[in-house]
Amino acid sequence: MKRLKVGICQIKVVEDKEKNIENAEKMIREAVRNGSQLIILPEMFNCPYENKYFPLFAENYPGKTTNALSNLAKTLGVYIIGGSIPEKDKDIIYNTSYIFDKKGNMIGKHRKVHLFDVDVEGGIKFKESDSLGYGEKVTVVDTEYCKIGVAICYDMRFPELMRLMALEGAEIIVVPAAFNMTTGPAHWDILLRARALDNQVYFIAASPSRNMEAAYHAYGHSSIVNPWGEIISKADENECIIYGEIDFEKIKKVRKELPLLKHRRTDLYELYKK
Ligand SMILES: NC(=O)CCC(=O)C(=O)O
Repeated sequence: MKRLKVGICQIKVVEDKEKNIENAEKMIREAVRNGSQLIILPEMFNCPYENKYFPLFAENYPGKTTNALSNLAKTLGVYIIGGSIPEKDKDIIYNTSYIFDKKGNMIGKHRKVHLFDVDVEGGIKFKESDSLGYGEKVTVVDTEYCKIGVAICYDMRFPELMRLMALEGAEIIVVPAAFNMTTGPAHWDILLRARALDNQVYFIAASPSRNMEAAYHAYGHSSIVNPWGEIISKADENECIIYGEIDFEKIKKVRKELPLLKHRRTDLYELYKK
C-alpha cells in the first residue's frame, strides 16, 4: 500500500536570516532521520513576519535560502516544500513558496495570491499589500506520490482556490501559514478541517512557533488533517517537528463512499480558472 511520511518543521523564526536557514537545515535533517520523505516549512521561515523586514530579507531566485533548500533536498533525497520567503523579482517582493524534488530541482513555486490585509477591532491589524505584490497563479505540482496543491496562509480562506486544486487532481494540499493570536484560536482548526472535508484531501498547514520576542505572535499548531476531517497530528505553540502519514487508500475510500467531487452540479454552477 502506497504511503508517504511527512514531517512539518514548526520553526522559531528570529531576526537573523542566517540563523533561520541554519535552524531549518537542522530540523529538516532531523525530520529525515525520523523517516520523513516530504518536509514542509512554515510561511516566512527565514524572515520575521512584519512588513518592515520583507524588503530587508528578500532575495532573488536562486538565492541563499533556495540554494540551501535545493542542496538539502538533493543530498537527503527528499521532497521539500520550503514554506515561504520574501522573493524579490525586479522591484516587487512576493511571499513565495518554492518546492523541490528529491534531486533538488525546483518543481514549482507559489506566490501568495490573497494578501493579508485585515483590521480586526481589538485584535490583529496587518496590511501585506503595503510591501508585497500579488501572485497570479494556482499552484499544483506533480510528484512521484501524487499531485500536491500549494497555497500560503490567508489563501486557505478562499475555498474556490482550494477546490481548483482538487479539480486539478491534488490529493494533498499544503499551506505554509502564520496565523495570529486573534484569528488562530477562532478559525485555524475549523478552516483546516473544512478544507480537508470539502476537497477530500490531506490538508497540511505549517506554522512558525510562537516567538514572544517578535512583534507578530504566530498561533503555531501546525497540523495534518485527513480527508475525513480528522486531525491526525498537531503541534502546540512551541518549536517542534510533527509527523504524519499520507494513506492514499484512505483518499480513495472517502472519495468513493462520499462522492462529493462527482456530485457537483456543474449544469447549475461552474468554477473556472481565468
Ligand atoms: N499570514 C497570513 O496570511 C495570516 C492569515 C491569518 O492569520 C488569517 O486569519 O487568515
